[in-house]
Formats: sequence, structure tokens, C-alpha cells
Amino acid sequence: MSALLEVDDLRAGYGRVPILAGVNFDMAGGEFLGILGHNGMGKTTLMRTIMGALPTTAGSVRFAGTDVTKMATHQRSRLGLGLVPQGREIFPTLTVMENLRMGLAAAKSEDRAVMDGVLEDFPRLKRLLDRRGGALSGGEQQLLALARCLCARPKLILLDEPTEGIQLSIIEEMIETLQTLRQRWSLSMIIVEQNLDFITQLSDRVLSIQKGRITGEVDRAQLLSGDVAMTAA
Ligand SMILES: Nc1ncnc2c1ncn2[C@@H]1O[C@H](COP(=O)(O)OP(=O)(O)OP(=O)(O)O)[C@@H](O)[C@H]1O
Repeated sequence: MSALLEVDDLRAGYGRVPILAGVNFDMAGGEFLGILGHNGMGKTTLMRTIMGALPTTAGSVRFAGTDVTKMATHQRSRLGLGLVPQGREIFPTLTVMENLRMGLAAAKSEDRAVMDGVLEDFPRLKRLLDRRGGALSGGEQQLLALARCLCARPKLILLDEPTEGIQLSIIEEMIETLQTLRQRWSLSMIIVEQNLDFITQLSDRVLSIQKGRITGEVDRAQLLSGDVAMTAA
């Protein structure tokens, strides 16, 4: 099977400070790939560079057979890349419904059926449609950010530290939601995390990142056996 995403010697940074120091990995369509790393190792920088929010200084990103390295974020979105950013970035003064409409607008679609289809998998949000985003709990905001991203019908979602600051009960619900979405939407996902337990429950394979480089990889069998000494240690 040809790769859905091919990241080749990717380099990026802030001003003159290099952060990504040549990142290489591929992922297949339908795969859930974990990326594990401590604070400041370059996880968010990698997600933003793949999405085009940060310019690439060297190397390339191919998505679904197209070289997207020089494409703007909205062009990558249209090809099927979606980012759920760290910190969620929902609109606090807009209602849940209005936040979801923003997801539709990003996809240049007014299709209410798309939103209704997404809400089928988010019963908790369905009960909160008129509540302002800022009045949701952290976990509810995270579900909203994920649902908003889905309104643009992505093929690959980049999920940046979804469990950060979220209580355990919602983390469990999020795992169930992501597993359901995987089956119903034939999605692929990159899950960036520091939470090994969360990543283990969802990923087919986990890469570790340190100082802007991929430094190791474990597969699902190793994850389940607890043999993950190479990870974010
Ligand atoms: N806007 C920015 N300007 C300058 N340096 C930045 C900026 N954003 C991040 N950095 C630096 O880049 C490095 C990598 O940060 P990044 O956010 O990618 O790490 P991370 O692995 O996602 O960490 P965390 O888990 O804390 O979010 C860090 O040293 C950070 O201080």
C-alpha cells in the first residue's frame, strides 16, 4: 500500500532557531500513529509544519501522493489534512453550534447534513449546542475541537496533546469516541502526546521524538507488552 503521508528530512524552526532537525517517517492510510515526546521536543512544531502553519526550511511533506511542502494551510485542508491544535482553540464567545459552523465554513460547505453526521458521534455535544464554547469544560472543548475538525471531512487528523489538562473520565470517553470514528469514517490519525497510556490504547505504532528528531519506534505488540523503554524516557 502506498503511504498516505511521507515526511522526508523535514526541517523547520522559529526565526533562526532550528527545531525540527530532519524528521523522517511514513504512515499508511487508515493508520493511527502515536508520537510521544516530552515538553519542548518539537511535537507541536512538527504538527504545525505538516499542516503548513509554519514554513518548511528543508525537506518535504507528501500527502495522498501530492507534494504539499509549499502549499498554504487552507490548500492542505482541502486535500484532507486537519489539525486539532494543542489548547483546542475553539471560539469561546460562540456557541457549540456556531463553532461547528466554522468547521463547515473552513471546508467551504454549508451542508447541515455533514454537521448532523458528525454530531451522531458526539452525544455529549448534541446536548450542549446552544452553550458558549467558553462555558464548556476542558474535555468538552476538546471534543468540540475534534468535531469541528471533522466537519471539514478530513482524511488525516493531526491531534496535538488532546489529554492535556483533561479529567480522566473524559479521557476515557475520548478514547471510545476516537475508536468509533476510526471505524465509521475510515480516518487516519497522528496523535501527539505525553500520555503513554492514552497513546497505547489508540495507536498501531508509536514514534518517539527528541530534540526535533525521531529517535525510536515501537509497534502495537510491543506497546501492549509494555516494552516501551525507548519511548519518551
Ligand atoms: N513561537 C515560538 N517561537 C520561538 N520558539 C518556539 C515557539 N514555539 C515553540 N518554540 C520552541 O520550540 C521548541 C519546541 O517546541 P514545541 O512546542 O514544538 O514542543 P512540544 O514537544 O510540542 O512541547 P509541549 O509538549 O510543551 O507542547 C521549544 O524549545 C519551544 O520553546
